[in-house]
Amino acid sequence: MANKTGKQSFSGRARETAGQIKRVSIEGNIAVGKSTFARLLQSACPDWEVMTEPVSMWQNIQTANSKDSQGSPQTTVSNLLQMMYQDPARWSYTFQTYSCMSRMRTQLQPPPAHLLTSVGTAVQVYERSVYSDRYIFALNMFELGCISPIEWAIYQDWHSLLVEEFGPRVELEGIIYLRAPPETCLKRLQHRGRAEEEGVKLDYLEMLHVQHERWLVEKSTEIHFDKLKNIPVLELDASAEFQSDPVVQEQFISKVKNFFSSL
Ligand SMILES: Nc1ncnc2c1ncn2[C@@H]1O[C@H](COP(=O)(O)OP(=O)(O)OP(=O)(O)O)[C@@H](O)[C@H]1O
Ligand SMILES: Nc1nc(=O)c2ncn([C@H]3C[C@H](O)[C@@H](CO)O3)c2[nH]1
Repeated sequence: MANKTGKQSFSGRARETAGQIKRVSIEGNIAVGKSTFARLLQSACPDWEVMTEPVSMWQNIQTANSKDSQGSPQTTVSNLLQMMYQDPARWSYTFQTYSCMSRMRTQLQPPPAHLLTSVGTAVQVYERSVYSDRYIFALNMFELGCISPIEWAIYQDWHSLLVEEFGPRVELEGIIYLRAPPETCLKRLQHRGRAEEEGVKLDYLEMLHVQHERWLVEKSTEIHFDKLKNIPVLELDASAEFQSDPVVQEQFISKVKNFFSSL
């Protein structure tokens, strides 16, 4: 599993532009098990390449803000994820600009060389996407009042511009929705114990759950990109023990294989 840049041969580029490499995102609530599921997919098939969510980038932003007594620049490391959780009204818009930019970068990376020559269904799998950035998190922060109406208007304006300009390069062919009750996600979140998430409460996970349901199940979220409106969604019951139960793992992999073949 990697976040890496691959070199392309001419035939690789041809294969990519011919749409033979499918692109799918894994979506779901915080701590539902996306990274765990992504590792499972990565180990299940060499034709699938998983790109992880760039959380460590959000936790380690280098800023050069002053000079020491010798005149050398002093760098500080800022944790934007922590800042966003501690003061969402101040930092949510900044967070969404950076999270969306980093997701855009991930989705724009060319496929690794080995996918270009694979004989099976080659798939690039992303942990979340530029679409959940907007239709789950940024929208939720706007509805919570942590992103102001003007920030929301600006976010949507540049988001639409970038997605339209990059066009097919950031499109997806499918979405896997890992679905579990918010209570299950809270238990997993607490068990994982990521320091920045200490203050996350059930009501926040409930709101994010509702956003996922509106977008991926009820389809009542207003979507601004034609291809995304009709995108196939594979829903998996993530309350099942897929982390360690080989039977559940096999069932999941089989459903995913069928889904990928259908795209
Ligand atoms: N099916 C499962 N059953 C029980 N525990 C699980 C399951 N899947 C994941 N976990 C545990 O739940 C915690 C969160 O899992 P993971 O980090 O994969 O979630 P995530 O969806 O990637 O989180 P985030 O939204 O923060 O990116 C971890 O401690 C993991 O071991
Ligand atoms: N506000 C906000 N906007 C996003 O686009 C976003 N994407 C992920 N996250 C939070 C969830 C996990 O704590 C942690 C890792 O997924 O980061 C986000 N938070």
